[in-house]
Amino acid sequence: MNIKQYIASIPGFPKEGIIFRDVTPILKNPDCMKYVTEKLSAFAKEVKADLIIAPEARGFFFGIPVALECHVGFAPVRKPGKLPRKTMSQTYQLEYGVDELQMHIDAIQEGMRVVIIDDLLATGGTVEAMIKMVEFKQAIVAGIGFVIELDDLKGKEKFKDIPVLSLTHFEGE
Ligand SMILES: O=P(O)(O)OC[C@H]1O[C@H](OP(=O)(O)OP(=O)(O)O)[C@H](O)[C@@H]1O
Ligand SMILES: Nc1ncnc2[nH]cnc12
Repeated sequence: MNIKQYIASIPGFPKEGIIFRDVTPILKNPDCMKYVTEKLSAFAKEVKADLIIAPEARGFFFGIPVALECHVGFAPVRKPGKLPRKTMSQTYQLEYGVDELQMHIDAIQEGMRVVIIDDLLATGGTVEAMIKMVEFKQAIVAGIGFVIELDDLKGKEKFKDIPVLSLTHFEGE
């Protein structure tokens, strides 16, 4: 399956100079969604995941079906102030300024093999923050799976020693 035909490219969104890669056409097509879920799940099974984590909002689209398919748990990674119980936090660099992600402190147990799933890898800042939270809990990032990787931004260089699967690649932002 050529999943690129199910990714819409929108120049100038959300600002000038960005080509936004929109995965909502994948969600609309059950065959493509099944294909993406199976590919990412096969990878997560291969690296022996026992927990899937994904960041809001677009990471949830793919992280939850992958966790179901692998028959392992799922834990959400959220923007600050959204999770009701005790959390851990990690700040990360944006193009301009910083942002923060949070997880419930008890979402990850020591020694777990955690797989991170997200729709898209750009600079890698989001994933880097998630890696820090996994490692804070003395768990292992067993692998990282993306639907899309933006090659020119070289985000993958931020996590050289971890197995990465990207189902499709784009050049240019
Ligand atoms: O590799 P990075 O440079 O960190 O960028 C990638 C992240 O950016 C997007 O999420 P965004 O923060 O826009 O949130 P959203 O999913 O709620 O739209 C995307 O879904 C990734 O999570
Ligand atoms: N070009 C892009 N398209 C969609 N989401 C993004 N997140 C960061 N860069 C993006």
